[in-house]
Amino acid sequence: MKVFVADKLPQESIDELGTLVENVENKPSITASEMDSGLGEAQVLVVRSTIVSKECINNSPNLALIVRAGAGVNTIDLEAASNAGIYVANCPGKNSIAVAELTMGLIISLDRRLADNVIDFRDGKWNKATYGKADGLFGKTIGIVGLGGIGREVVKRAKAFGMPVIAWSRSLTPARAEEMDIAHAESVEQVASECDILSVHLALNPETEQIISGEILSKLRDGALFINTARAGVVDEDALFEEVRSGRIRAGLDLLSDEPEVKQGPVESRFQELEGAYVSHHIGASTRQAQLAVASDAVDIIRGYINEGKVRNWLNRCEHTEAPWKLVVRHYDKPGVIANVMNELKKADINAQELKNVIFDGKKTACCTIQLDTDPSRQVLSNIRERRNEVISATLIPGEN
Ligand SMILES: NC(=O)c1ccc[n+]([C@@H]2O[C@H](COP(=O)([O-])OP(=O)(O)OC[C@H]3O[C@@H](n4cnc5c(N)ncnc54)[C@H](O)[C@@H]3O)[C@@H](O)[C@H]2O)c1
Ligand SMILES: O=C(O)[C@H](O)COP(=O)(O)O
Repeated sequence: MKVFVADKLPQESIDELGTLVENVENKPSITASEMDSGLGEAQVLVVRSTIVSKECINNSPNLALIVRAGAGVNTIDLEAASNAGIYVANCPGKNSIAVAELTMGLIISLDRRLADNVIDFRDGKWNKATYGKADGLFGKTIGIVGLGGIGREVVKRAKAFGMPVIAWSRSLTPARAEEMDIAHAESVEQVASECDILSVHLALNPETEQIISGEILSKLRDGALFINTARAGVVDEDALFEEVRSGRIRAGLDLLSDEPEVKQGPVESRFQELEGAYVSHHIGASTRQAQLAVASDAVDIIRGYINEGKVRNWLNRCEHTEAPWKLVVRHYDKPGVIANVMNELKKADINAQELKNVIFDGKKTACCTIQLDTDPSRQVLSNIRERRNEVISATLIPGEN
């Protein structure tokens, strides 16, 4: 088996991969366009932020698994992967602390204008007069949008700073908020209206794109801070630019829509002109601790795939099939029984969407649940039930949809 590594991983993890498979191709500096022509023999691809395009997927006939050594998968064409039957998995939670640390770092830096302090010092300027006017963070309300792994780590750190928390997350209930000792908001708008610092921690997908709209930003108080360590696409960047340019709010951003693809090189951005924007170089996950944790999780996912044929954190699995019917067949556990049931369904042109076979103790009998897109006729059911030396029972139940 060949594993292709298309981003920088710690050497320890590359070595560990080498103990699992015969061939590891380590190309940490490869670009997305270089990958478009395909990955040859590789069955497994490990990436960080390098874009995995539809072209790359369609030109890689041997690819079976893509592991995102990190959290966000918006850089991978999930639809193309699903259409090609390629598993996509990620490593959530392994870099949450690192991103939460950067979030707090950006907040403190903005409050004390640390970056400008340093720039002036290096420039031979001493300016306690200007930089000695910070507001302070104690008692300031932080608003958090998205209480996934990172959002929750930010809550812990904000509390340690004496900052009350108000949060919105799609599954946050008032009861859960009370348990977490934070205020529950009904909407993103409510968070923005009631906080001094707004920090967003959502995955980017079609539903969250520009969820921090111009209108949401306009709800922020004068002098508020906006922090984005999630993805550039979750905020209306034009509106953000205008709000920061006007001086009404300031922003700490780890991501920009036009950030360079390469890890080192020139950068040009309209945000460079803004005193109120502190931009870090998409380094949220880039601590050694986080990188080791993420890479070791990625290797573990590959190990599980090789040894057990199972993909942990499989993301592009259809959670709810639209199959309206379930056929539950209890049967004797011998060769050909399921094939014969499937053959009856095939003859009636009925498509099976998912199939699960579980064996009883003693390994003589089993139960097979098949999700169907159409309900089988009485005749089809009777054909299945008639195979008495194979089938114990066949029950049709309506699915959940
Ligand atoms: N700056 C960095 O280097 C860096 C590092 C890690 C993660 N990230 C970004 O941060 C994001 C969050 O990371 P995490 O580890 O907390 O992930 P997570 O999966 O634990 O949390 C994701 C959050 O997004 C919410 N969400 C997802 N889809 C949604 C939808 N359609 N509507 C409403 N809410 C939705 C979830 O409910 C959850 O609160 C990642 O997806 C990634 O884009 C950035
Ligand atoms: O989603 C993530 O995990 C981060 O954006 C990290 O990206 P990176 O692995 O390219 O640093």
